[in-house]
Amino acid sequence: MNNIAPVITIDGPSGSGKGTVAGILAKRLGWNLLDSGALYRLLAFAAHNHGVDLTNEELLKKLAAHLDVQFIAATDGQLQRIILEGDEVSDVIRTESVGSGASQVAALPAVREALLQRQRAFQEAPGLVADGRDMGTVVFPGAPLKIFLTASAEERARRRYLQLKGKVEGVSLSSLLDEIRARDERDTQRAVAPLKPAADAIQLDSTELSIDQVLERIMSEIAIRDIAG
Ligand SMILES: Nc1ncnc2c1ncn2[C@@H]1O[C@H](COP(=O)(O)OP(=O)(O)OP(=O)(O)O)[C@@H](O)[C@H]1O
Ligand SMILES: Nc1ccn([C@H]2C[C@H](O)[C@@H](COP(=O)(O)O)O2)c(=O)n1
Repeated sequence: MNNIAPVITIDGPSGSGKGTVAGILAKRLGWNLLDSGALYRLLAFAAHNHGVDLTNEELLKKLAAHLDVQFIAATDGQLQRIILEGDEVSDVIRTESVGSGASQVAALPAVREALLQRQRAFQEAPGLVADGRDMGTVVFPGAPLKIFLTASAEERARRRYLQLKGKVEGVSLSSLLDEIRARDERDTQRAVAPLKPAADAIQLDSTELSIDQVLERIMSEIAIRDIAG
């Protein structure tokens, strides 16, 4: 691990666009990418497969410590691939039910502790773009650029609806809005590493901004700080 490698953290609530923006930014800069939410999703998914209850902190801690996972970096023609215990799970971990399970296991202190070093190990040269809920507050508190990306719950539900419509049967805007609100409540109210902006984070409301406009704002912050060579 190279602790000198700079980190850009992008935190925010579900559907604010963190993953999209982090992926494009990492590719543009030629940096590594950490999708920390995927780790919590993988744990919830593995727990389900192994019959581990999502409230069993002791067993979840062990499962988290031994999670057999590989992230295969995106290439020009292919998105990032995630392999869990030998099987590709890139798509199946993206459902709202796995997201809800991820949000439950993420509230357990022993689970967060067990996943901490695994996340920090992504900090390698030439740099890292890390997206999640506590990247700027807990995992990489020394990051030279921290973004807290938000959007109204209605706009986030609308984006998710457009994303899932035609792919997932029976998806409705009102149930997505309810799920987003429930996840926001759990992620912001938990006792350990709750979703909140770091004191030195730049807050960006993307409700009225396109993906390109968000990227433009972040690129200008990178240029001001001269952190990407
Ligand atoms: N500024 C934007 N304007 C319009 N659509 C956007 C914008 N940002 C993201 N989107 C779209 O919104 C959807 C959700 O984005 P994304 O998955 O990046 O959110 P997220 O914050 O990573 O969510 P989660 O935390 O649940 O993984 C995607 O379909 C994405 O293309
Ligand atoms: N750094 C993180 C990342 C994610 N979580 C939890 C909370 C989320 O609801 C859930 C799924 O994340 P997503 O893939 O939707 O970004 O995982 C967290 O607590 N800390």
